[in-house]
Amino acid sequence: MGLESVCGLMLGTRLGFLERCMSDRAATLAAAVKAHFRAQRDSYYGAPLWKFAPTTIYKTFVKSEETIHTIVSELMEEAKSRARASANDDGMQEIFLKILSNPELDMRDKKAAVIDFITAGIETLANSLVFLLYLLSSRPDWQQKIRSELPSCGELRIEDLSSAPSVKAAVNEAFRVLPTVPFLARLLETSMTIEGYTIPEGTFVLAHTVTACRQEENFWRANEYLPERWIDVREPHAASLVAPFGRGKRMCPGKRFVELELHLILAKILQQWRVEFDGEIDVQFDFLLSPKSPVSIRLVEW
Ligand code: HEM
Repeated sequence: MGLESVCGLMLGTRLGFLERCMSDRAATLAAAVKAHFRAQRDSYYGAPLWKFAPTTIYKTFVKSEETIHTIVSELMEEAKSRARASANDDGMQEIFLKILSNPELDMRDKKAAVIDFITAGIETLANSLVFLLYLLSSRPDWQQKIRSELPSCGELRIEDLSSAPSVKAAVNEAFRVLPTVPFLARLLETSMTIEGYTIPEGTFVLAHTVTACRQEENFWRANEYLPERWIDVREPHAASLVAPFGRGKRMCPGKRFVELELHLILAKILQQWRVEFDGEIDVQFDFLLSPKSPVSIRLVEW
């Protein structure tokens, strides 16, 4: 789903990745993105031998990067031909065209930008939706509340959600408890001192926001999934620690698209079905937080 929607956003068209049988190309791209994130995890956290010799991690990183580059290049070429053949019928294509027509970038940079957008949006979106539905399965009362705020039938539009604050609360709370990006990464441009520890300039720092979000000093009943905290605030409530899309000038450019998409998907699901899941999900750190194995969530008609 992440792949389909992000390609729709970037390339301005549906590519059929949600068909019952995923095409080989979609499966290869999704697998390469996963391998790429894992190789990043192992190169950040393991001994940095790859700096001295082409280790297995390094080779996996290069191979997955090449696969992603080849497939996204093909998709871009196809999208370009389509764009030439027909005037586009919606605004989505603008992003792709804007990047391609920027005279200040050479073709390699343009490709890299589109590739970055597509790879950054695939796993993140899919994991976030799975975590959201999983967490909500433990709160049938909140699902009922969301349903009661929605029109009972008809095609839902984003405007309908202005009178459904519990949708936003459910999503915010899922990002607090189980964000797919559990930290923010920065290379320090200047040295800084925090609580007596000096971190020199040039240090690569990972700020684990998820850890801060799970501390009782920062949130009331910090380890529980309680969407109500976003409607009736109970102290402590350090809302600024919830930064699933990062902060500042490197903040995720997909934020608004993703929020809109998650809010709408959740509302559309709960308009028709309640969400059930047995047991607990196993989460692993693939650089992103991801479900360890495929997750079967049940949608049961109300
Ligand atoms: C639930 C889905 C997503 C989450 C949680 C997420 C989260 C993030 C985070 C935390 C960052 C780093 C921000 C920082 O360091 O301050 C980031 C960067 C980025 N994201 Fe997302 N993202 C998501 C989906 C997307 C989508 C759909 C796209 C593309 C349409 C996208 C494109 C990017 C790009 C290009 C960057 C790099 C920005 C830069 O370095 O300047 N992301 N994202």
